[in-house]
Amino acid sequence: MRVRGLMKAYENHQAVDGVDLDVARGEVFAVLGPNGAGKTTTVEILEGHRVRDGGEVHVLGQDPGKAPRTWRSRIGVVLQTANDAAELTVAESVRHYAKYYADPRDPDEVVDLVGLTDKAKARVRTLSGGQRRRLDVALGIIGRPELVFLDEPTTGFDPEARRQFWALIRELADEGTTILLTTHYLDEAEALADRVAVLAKGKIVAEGTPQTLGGRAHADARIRWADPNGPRELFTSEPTKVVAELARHGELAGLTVTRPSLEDVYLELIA
Ligand SMILES: Nc1ncnc2c1ncn2[C@@H]1O[C@H](COP(=O)(O)OP(=O)(O)OP(=O)(O)O)[C@@H](O)[C@H]1O
Repeated sequence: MRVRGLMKAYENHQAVDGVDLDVARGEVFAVLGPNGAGKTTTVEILEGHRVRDGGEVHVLGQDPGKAPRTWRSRIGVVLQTANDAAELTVAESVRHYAKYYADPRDPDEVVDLVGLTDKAKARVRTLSGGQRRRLDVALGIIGRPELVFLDEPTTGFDPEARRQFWALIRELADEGTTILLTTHYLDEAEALADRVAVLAKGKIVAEGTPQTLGGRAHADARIRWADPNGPRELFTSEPTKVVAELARHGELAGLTVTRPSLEDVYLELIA
């Protein structure tokens, strides 16, 4: 995927303001950003669901604005819950979507992969929010797409469901599927993404691996401990040396050594 100078305005609001992105085949790429940053707008342009005002976009070698149907069948789009098939069962709706593709996955396997085997015979309208979202993912991957777009995929999931969903994304990535996801969850980006970009007010303000974003890897470490006078804290680029020095005086109560979390870095970037 290659994006250069992407622009999109709504009335007089510049929602996407010169975005550049490169995502390699097989990569898991996360776009982070606060509400209204332009994530959904960007993703929908890349999917070919929204018309851009300017810039160059290539997705699987095509301009999404002009791409033929064959291109669309190579892409998995996980839409924000559609309510079209509420009376079908889970298994029926997955089988139904499979018919649209030349070489679909096995519907039963997909139901299993998204953890809905217990609900295979349940009607779609009876699913919980998180279960419905898993069905959306099942429908997005049934066609064996090369590239999957996931817009805030785990919003509304309980913690266990999120972990299961992450395992599913890793499986897809291991099979070589390219994945572009948007998320508000920093731990999700950290757990899944090879690279992340932070979008704020329509612009990319930082890009890198979760480990290095915003200079995180080189940031000073924070050392905290407690002495008889109360809690102590210092910042240093040489924590090993400092801790060794402090330890000469004996055990340090409540010792922790931390680097800025992805969340710390992110909050600073979007401030
Ligand atoms: N169809 C539309 N008409 C007018 N304004 C829109 C439309 N869609 C989005 N916007 C505006 O464009 C900006 C970017 O919206 P977008 O949905 O792309 O943000 P987002 O980063 O996905 O936000 P969120 O995290 O809340 O989903 C927002 O200010 C939003 O109000």
